[in-house]
Amino acid sequence: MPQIRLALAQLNVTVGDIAGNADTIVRWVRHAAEQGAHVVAFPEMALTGYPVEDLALRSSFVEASRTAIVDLAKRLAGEGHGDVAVIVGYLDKAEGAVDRVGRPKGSPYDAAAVIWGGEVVTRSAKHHLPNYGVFDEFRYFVPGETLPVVRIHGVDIAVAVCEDLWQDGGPVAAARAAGAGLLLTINASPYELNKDDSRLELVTRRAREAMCPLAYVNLVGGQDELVFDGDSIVVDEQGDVLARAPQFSEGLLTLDLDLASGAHGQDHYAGIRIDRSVISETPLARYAPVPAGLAPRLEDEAEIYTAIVTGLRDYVHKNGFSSVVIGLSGGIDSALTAAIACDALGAENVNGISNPSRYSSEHSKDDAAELARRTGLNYRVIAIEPMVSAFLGNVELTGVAEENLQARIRGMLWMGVANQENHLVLAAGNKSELAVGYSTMYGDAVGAFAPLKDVPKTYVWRLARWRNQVARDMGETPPIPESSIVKPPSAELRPGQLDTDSLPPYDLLDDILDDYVEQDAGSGELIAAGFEPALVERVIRMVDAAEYKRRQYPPGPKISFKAFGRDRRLPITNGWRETSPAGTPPAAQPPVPEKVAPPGEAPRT
Ligand SMILES: Nc1ncnc2c1ncn2[C@@H]1O[C@H](COP(=O)(O)OP(=O)(O)OC[C@H]2O[C@@H]([n+]3cccc(C(=O)O)c3)[C@H](O)[C@@H]2O)[C@@H](O)[C@H]1O
Ligand SMILES: Nc1ncnc2c1ncn2[C@@H]1O[C@H](COP(=O)(O)OP(=O)(O)OP(=O)(O)O)[C@@H](O)[C@H]1O
Ligand SMILES: NC(=O)CC[C@H](N)C(=O)O
Repeated sequence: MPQIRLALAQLNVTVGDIAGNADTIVRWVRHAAEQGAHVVAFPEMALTGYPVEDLALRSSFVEASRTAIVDLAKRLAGEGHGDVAVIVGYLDKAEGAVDRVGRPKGSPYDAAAVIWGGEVVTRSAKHHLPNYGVFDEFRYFVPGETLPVVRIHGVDIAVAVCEDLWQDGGPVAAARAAGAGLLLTINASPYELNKDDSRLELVTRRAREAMCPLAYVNLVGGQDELVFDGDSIVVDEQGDVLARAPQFSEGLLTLDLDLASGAHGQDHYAGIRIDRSVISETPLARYAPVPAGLAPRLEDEAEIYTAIVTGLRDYVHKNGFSSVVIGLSGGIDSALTAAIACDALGAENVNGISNPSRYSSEHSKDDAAELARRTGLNYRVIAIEPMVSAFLGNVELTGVAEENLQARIRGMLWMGVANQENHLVLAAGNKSELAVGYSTMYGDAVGAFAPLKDVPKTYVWRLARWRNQVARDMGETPPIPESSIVKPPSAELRPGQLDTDSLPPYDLLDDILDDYVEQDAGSGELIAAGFEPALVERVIRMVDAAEYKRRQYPPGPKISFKAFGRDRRLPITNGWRETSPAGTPPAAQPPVPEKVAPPGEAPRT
């Protein structure tokens, strides 16, 4: 059987930075060539970054990507790597009349190029376009209709792109019909909890269907609300794992494969044309294989924590910043956010500000200072009382408006410091609070990035305990003071305030939210699941009424199946009331605004 040394380049690129990404690709090809790789594969859209969103609709960007792939081929050959076959994802456009979804010629392609000998040997495009969850690919791309099969050192390698694996039929079945010796898939598959398990199950099943080994290479790194976890895998034709890359870190997964010799199979399969090309017919002389790596899996808490650290670090760095500001209340949310920020950016780049008010307890101030001491972050105290008094001396605010004023003055202070000292502000809110609108607009909801945005409150405690345990296991000081973990949560906006004055206990709240938000269950289903009808109604009312706050909340990393943001899109102005057990809306209509007469006109009666 012919042998091939394959390197999967699990790399972190930046959306839009085509020149920088091309440099990164060249660096990794050099590295792979040093390891003796014959084939190097890069993830989906490695040249442009993923997802490029509406950049795909800009012809200047599409053309830049098309030019860059040709330049990359020349540059690699110029550096002496023309004999390495390089597979790269990039953005291209449809040339022919492929327009089966009714879009004009020249529409964008989520493309794959095979580069060799200074040339782009073959180009193809993703066949199945995901259009659910965070994906909007029908907005951007037209589907590809070919499956490239390239003969390299006597082996037929078929190339497919990400979603091509997730949907039945199409490229996987076509690879089998074509008699491919290896199915190589290039991916940009964002992280969510348990995705690694579904991915493994998927590649196992698809390798068996394709009847050949399958290699899967994925991006790593953060891009706005998405985090890519890598987890590149190679399985044999039975689906048994041969090699697996570590989660969340850049690197090459290099291994030697014994693959079936190229044989002529079908040239068409179910509307997909098999596009064959030959780089080299002759198998390589046999050589001693290198051992393949099998990285251990992270436990759930480690996975989520690392995803958030990665998402935060890349958001800050890729946007040209190096440091952040966080309001430290002594509570668990800001403490965990600060610990994450220290791990992501280094404590020297984290600025914690304690803003005590007249209602702040001694333990809040002590716990904030203790957190700073343990982590080594930069700490300062700015009391807000003089500003609150000055404000109230000029505008009369009472009740919740007065309470929220404290949060708003804090938010303004953090933004002021960030603006002055060139930091980004981190919002410390978690998914449970965001769900029910338990935060102050333009107060604690200000910020550039919200690391805990997709973490339910019950999981905030779990992550905090887990992070402290990791420190203990390593003989280090746990970053989060124990009292921040065990104290009852309070916004401290009025004397003795507790979150449970306004909200159900968090374990109960998170259970309901899991059904309502993640599973899209209606009130009837929630009540049938055993939740008390009045509580279901109350929680649903809070969640629905807070849509406007979520739309204005900073971005944060997706770690769950359904994160707020692109994953869950609901109208803000919304007359649907999900309150009756049967799931039918009650007769009551949304409030009709009072008629206001235009200036100068008497009200009509
Ligand atoms: N559909 C809509 N579209 C756009 N804006 C809309 C709106 N509906 C109301 N609004 C505006 O929003 C205002 C209400 O929002 P906002 O001013 O934020 O205030 P609000 O939601 O009334 O109060 C904030 C709540 O969050 C709690 N809190 C605050 C701070 C921290 C924490 C914590 O524990 O972390 C909790 C606080 O105790 C209070 O219960 C309305 O007065 C109105 O101006
Ligand atoms: N005294 C304070 N000094 C600085 N920041 C504060 C202070 N109080 C609140 N904050 C900020 O506002 C956010 C909202 O916190 P709040 O205490 O109102 O409720 P919380 O959701 O329980 O958060 P935490 O667990 O961090 O206390 C905090 O995470 C923190 O960033
Ligand atoms: N880029 C893609 O096509 C990703 C879609 C795929 N279902 C995934 O999440 O991995």
